[in-house]
Amino acid sequence: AGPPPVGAADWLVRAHALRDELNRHNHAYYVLDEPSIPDAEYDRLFQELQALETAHPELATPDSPTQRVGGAPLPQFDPVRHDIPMLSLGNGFSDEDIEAFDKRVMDGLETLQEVRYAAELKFDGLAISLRYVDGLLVQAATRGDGTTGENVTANIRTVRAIPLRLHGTKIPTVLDVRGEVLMYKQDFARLNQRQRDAGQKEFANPRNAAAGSLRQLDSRITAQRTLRFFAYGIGVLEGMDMPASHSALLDWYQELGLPVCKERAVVTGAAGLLAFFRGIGEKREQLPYEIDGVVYKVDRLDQQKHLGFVSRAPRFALAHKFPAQEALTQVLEIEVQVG
Ligand SMILES: CC(C)(C)c1nc(N2CCN(c3ncccn3)CC2)c2cc(C(N)=O)c(N)nc2n1
Repeated sequence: AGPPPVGAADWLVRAHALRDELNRHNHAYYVLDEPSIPDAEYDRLFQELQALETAHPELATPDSPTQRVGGAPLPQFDPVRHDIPMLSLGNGFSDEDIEAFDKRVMDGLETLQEVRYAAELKFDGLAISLRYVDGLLVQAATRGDGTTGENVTANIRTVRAIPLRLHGTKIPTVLDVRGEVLMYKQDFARLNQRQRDAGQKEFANPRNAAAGSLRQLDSRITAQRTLRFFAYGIGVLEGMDMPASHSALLDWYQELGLPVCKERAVVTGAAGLLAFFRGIGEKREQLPYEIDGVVYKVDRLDQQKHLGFVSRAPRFALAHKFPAQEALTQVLEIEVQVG
């Protein structure tokens, strides 16, 4: 969004400046976790912009922070076909599973050299795809069955961590960002407290709370749930070359203003994978969100392509799951569902 036209009315200039400043503070708070102004000051600027947009409705551009409060409820969610399917992930549990994965990858690449992997967290949320056209968020869809999902654009606009417009100079014409929408443990506890106070049903876990909040037809309710987002994959990319590796893709995503989790590393061989897994296992309880494992991806994109997919799961990626902790609650949940 370039500067307003020369000689534009001063309320146009003011609205433009407010929009950029509020989006910058929003990015600092929800993407960088470094609040840049006190909430009261943010609210004052927000209200000034809302007043300007009420007086001049054409100012309410799609990337205005005022679009994040949600709008009238939708009758239903429309289906959205993913131009590039959102795949599934194979699972590994034991060290042997991980060693077998690394061996399969080396055999598939016909190499004796250690393979470089991008290792990252496996967030326990729900997968979505964000479509940005010329840097503007135009559509968001759930993963669904991998080929067809639900259009949740109105709800996703209320997620402060998801930029309504991409930053910087290297903006593609079309970009599908794949990532996970999740709820932090603290926000989950606060939500259930509000549910209890309002005599409403509590959510079983942060994943259900995130899914329930995203499946709300009334986006004003979604706007009151603090959802987060971490980018981890890509679908369609037009107007630019694909980065050469997964780690370079995530670096580029950070430049665009997309939230990328800092708990990631590039490691080599099965030993590197297992060391990453153990390191994360030690800090898992302290993380502000729930994870159910880590995800390993062959880092180089040419090697990913060479390996391809088995049915719908990529040969180049594997989820390494932690042993199930709450076996008891899982049994209870099943009984409740059956009963
Ligand atoms: C791009 C690939 C396919 C390699 C990929 N696919 C993922 N998933 C597929 C299966 N998914 C799924 N979801 C519901 C039902 C079946 N499969 C859920 C997303 C990933 C999920 C996470 C995460 N959770 O944090 C992640 N860091 N990286 C992923 N990377």
